[in-house]
Amino acid sequence: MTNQLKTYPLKDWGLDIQNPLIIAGPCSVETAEQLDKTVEGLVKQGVKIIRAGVWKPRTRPNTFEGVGSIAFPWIQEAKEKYKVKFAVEVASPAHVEEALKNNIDLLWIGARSTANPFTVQDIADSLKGVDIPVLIKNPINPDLALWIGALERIHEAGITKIGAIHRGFSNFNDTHFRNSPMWQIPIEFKTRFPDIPLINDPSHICGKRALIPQVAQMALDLNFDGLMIESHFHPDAAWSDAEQQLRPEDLGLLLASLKTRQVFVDDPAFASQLQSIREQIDDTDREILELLSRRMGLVEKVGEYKKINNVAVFQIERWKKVFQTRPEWAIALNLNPEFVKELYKMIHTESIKKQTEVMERHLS
Ligand SMILES: O=C(O)C(=O)C[C@]1(C(=O)O)C=C[C@@H](O)C=C1
Repeated sequence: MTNQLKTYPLKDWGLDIQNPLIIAGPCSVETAEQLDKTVEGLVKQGVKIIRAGVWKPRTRPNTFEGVGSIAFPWIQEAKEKYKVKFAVEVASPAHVEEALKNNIDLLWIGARSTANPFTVQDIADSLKGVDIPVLIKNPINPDLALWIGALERIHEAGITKIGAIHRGFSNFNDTHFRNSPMWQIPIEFKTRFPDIPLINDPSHICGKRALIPQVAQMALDLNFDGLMIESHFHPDAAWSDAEQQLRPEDLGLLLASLKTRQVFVDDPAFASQLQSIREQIDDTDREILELLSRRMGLVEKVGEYKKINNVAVFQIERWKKVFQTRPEWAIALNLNPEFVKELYKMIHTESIKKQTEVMERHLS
């Protein structure tokens, strides 16, 4: 057992787990034939754990919400015929009970459920005394604390084989991805819980087949422990998520094309090169901070003048100019202008804070 949540690493989950862990299967189980054909195809590609949606939380009513419990005999048949394990999403104690009764090997909690602590607690209570791996998807909203809270609730119920699934976050404006990956959130998760397996779900992030390879590779580059990918033997005819499911053959090609990265290599030449570059990064960071400190000193000076002359802290025209020119300068310096915009939003917020302090100084 490792880390502050006392969970088992993937290799001790008692399953035949590949590295990276691959879980693939249909968004929803539809028919016995669809499940059989899909699992047959996936097994040929080396997949050992099948994901299968039995109950589907849909945003709008009167859409397909999963076939429900009639899927279990088909799942059982596929388990026996192809010697695979099955993972199913649960959203209520009734789902947990049904899944356990039907020999499901792994459970996962979906993004909408993770967002609701009452639901997570109900599921956790129903898992007391049970020894089954549970994977917890990030909540639909970008709230790391809520994600961690869900893990803690499941952990407090006595579950020790816990993993997290990064499936991206709901958004209003992102037209590229179905769910924005917001990589900084899983990175922060991994930093805080390095021993909890973290799996990426490129299907729900991308929403479109064509984007999946790029996101899956990014996840492996960031040292994720595995991938959960939707696959259907005939995606265009799928009853749900048709655009993001891959044919088993295409999943096989994708898996073959992905490059897995090592955490580190024990090579003295690499280690010394890395150390030398890291020292240069340290020096550069020190310079960046010295420059930032110089800028803040100037901002404070402006604040003093504003105070003497009774001028407002927030200067919209000047700020517009700063906000327009810095990304332009950034392009010339081969920097991403979007990154520089975000950086300057933070710098400006800090400037305003500093000058407000100057204004309020000696007032009391
Ligand atoms: O130019 C000013 O008036 C400043 O106080 C500097 C500064 C900045 O950080 O660049 C800070 C606050 C203003 O809203 C605009 C610009």
